[in-house]
Parts: sequence; structure tokens; C-alpha cells
Amino acid sequence: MYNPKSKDLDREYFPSYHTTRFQDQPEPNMAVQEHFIGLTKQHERDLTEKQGISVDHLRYGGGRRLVDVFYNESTTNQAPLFVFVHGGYWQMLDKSTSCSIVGPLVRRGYRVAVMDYNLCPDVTLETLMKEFAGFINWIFDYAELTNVLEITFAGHSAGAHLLAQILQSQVGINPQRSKKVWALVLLCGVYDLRELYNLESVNPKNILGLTERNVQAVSPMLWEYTDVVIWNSTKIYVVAAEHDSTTFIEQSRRFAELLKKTGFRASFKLFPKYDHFDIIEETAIDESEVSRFLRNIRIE
Ligand SMILES: N[C@@H](CC(=O)c1ccccc1NC=O)C(=O)O
Repeated sequence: MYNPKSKDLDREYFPSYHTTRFQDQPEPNMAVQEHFIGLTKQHERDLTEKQGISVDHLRYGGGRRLVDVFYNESTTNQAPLFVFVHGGYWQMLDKSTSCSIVGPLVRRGYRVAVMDYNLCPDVTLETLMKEFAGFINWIFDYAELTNVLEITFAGHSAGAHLLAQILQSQVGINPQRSKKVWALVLLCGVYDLRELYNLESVNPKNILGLTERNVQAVSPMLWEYTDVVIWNSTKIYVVAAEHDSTTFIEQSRRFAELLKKTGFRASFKLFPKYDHFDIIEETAIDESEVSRFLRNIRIE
């Protein structure tokens, strides 16, 4: 139990119920989600239409396994690479809602990759995670081909969960590769799926394909990490938003503790004022708290 006081687990695992915005709307939770989708799609259009940013469309596999890489005329060959993985409970959203983070980072010299992945129920969560491991290896191949020396990965919500896999030895990252990873930023994620997979609201008709037997295999909080030393130059930030549920905040806090105890350079950070959605929306604003945090990682 991550929030022993709660009697409503559906609510604990529905981030939109915890926003303090849109309180004048009949259903603030619907409003916050609609706003998020509308605004993030606008951010995507602005990149090419208003900000002079270019994009390469690439593919790392079949179906929806697509990657967009953004840069502008000042981007150097040796630019650091920033990779963003979207959330949406493994069943919604795509790269058109993943581009808020791009503008401020491209303007500060990064090349930024956002990606799509096959969603549940087209694939089970176990299959999605295998495909995501394929993406991680693909992006390191891409980095090698393009002479990238430094990579930062960030994931939001379900995307943070997917990204945690990079630390698992089965994914097969070697020390040459892990040394390139400057930071791993896990924003508002879930790392233990045992409470969540039984909830019809989050996992309707079990579209994630989870059972009591395989839920441990998809829960980073329950894994054993054996390849810790290869990550000794990577900073890991496990971040939660103040207006996330107690369960979400506690999952992040405890995941950070677990990583620290295991020997990773991990820290927990609670971002005041933000909720699950504006923490991503505001990555589009050059001087927002979250943007400043993301770019300071490099100089910390
Ligand atoms: N239906 C969920 C939506 C949701 O969880 C979500 C939406 C956008 C981005 C991330 C999300 N959550 C985790 O991946 C809710 O209403 O909170």
C-alpha cells in the first residue's frame, strides 16, 4: 500500500483527479486531460511552423515504432542527445503530444528525440517492454552512428516506467554505452504495478495483459539490479509533482530510495505547484521551473 489512508485506489491511480486547476469546470479531471492534449499538440505544431526547428522521421521497428529527431541550424554534429518517452498508461498518447520539451532544449544545443511505441491492447505490456528494450538499443546504435557522446533520457508517467528498464541487466547495456548517459529523469512515474493492474479504470478488460504471475516482471520496484557499477557516471532523478496522488508521490520516493540503496546515484525530487500534466506542459516554456531543472542537470 502506498497510501494506507485511501479507500479509493482508482482515484489514487488516476492522475487527473489530483489537479487543482480547472475547478470551475463541471469535470476538472476531464478538462485537465483535454487541455493537456490540446496544448501539447499545439507545441508540436509550433516547433516547425514558428520556431524554425527541423525534424527527421526515423523508425526503430514495425507498427508505431517511430522516432522523430529535432534540431535547428545551430545544432552541432556533437550535440548532446535528449530522449523523451511519453506517458498515458501504455494505452494512449503518441509523439504528437510529446514535443513540449523540444523547443527549449534545441535552443540550448541539444538534439531531441521523441518516440512512439505500440500501445496496449495491440500489444501486451510485456511485449511493449520487450519492444522498448529494442528501442533503447536502437537509440544507442543511432548515437554511435551519429557520433553522439552524451545522452539524457527522460520519461513521463508510464514513460518513466518504461525507461526504468534501461537499468535492468537483461536489456544488455554495456559500460561504453552507460557511460554516455549523463542523466536519467523519471517524471511522475509508477514503478510497482501490483495495485494498479486490478483496477478496471486503469486496466479495462485487462488490456495490459497482466496476471498475478507476471506483474512482478513488469514492476521496476520489484526487480533485482545487478549491473550497478556501469551506471556510476549517470545521475538518476526520480521526480514527482506536488499535485500528484499520495500513491504516485510515495512510489517515486520509494523507488528513489531503492535505487540509492542498491548503489545508484539516485535522488528524489518533489516539484512544488505542478500537477501530473503541467509539469510536462511547462517544459515548453524556456524559463519555467521544470525547464530550468532539465537544463541545469548538465552543469550540476
Ligand atoms: N486516464 C488518466 C490519464 C493518465 O493517466 C495520463 C494521461 C496523460 C499522460 C500520462 C498519464 N498517466 C500515466 O501514464 C487520468 O485521467 O488520469
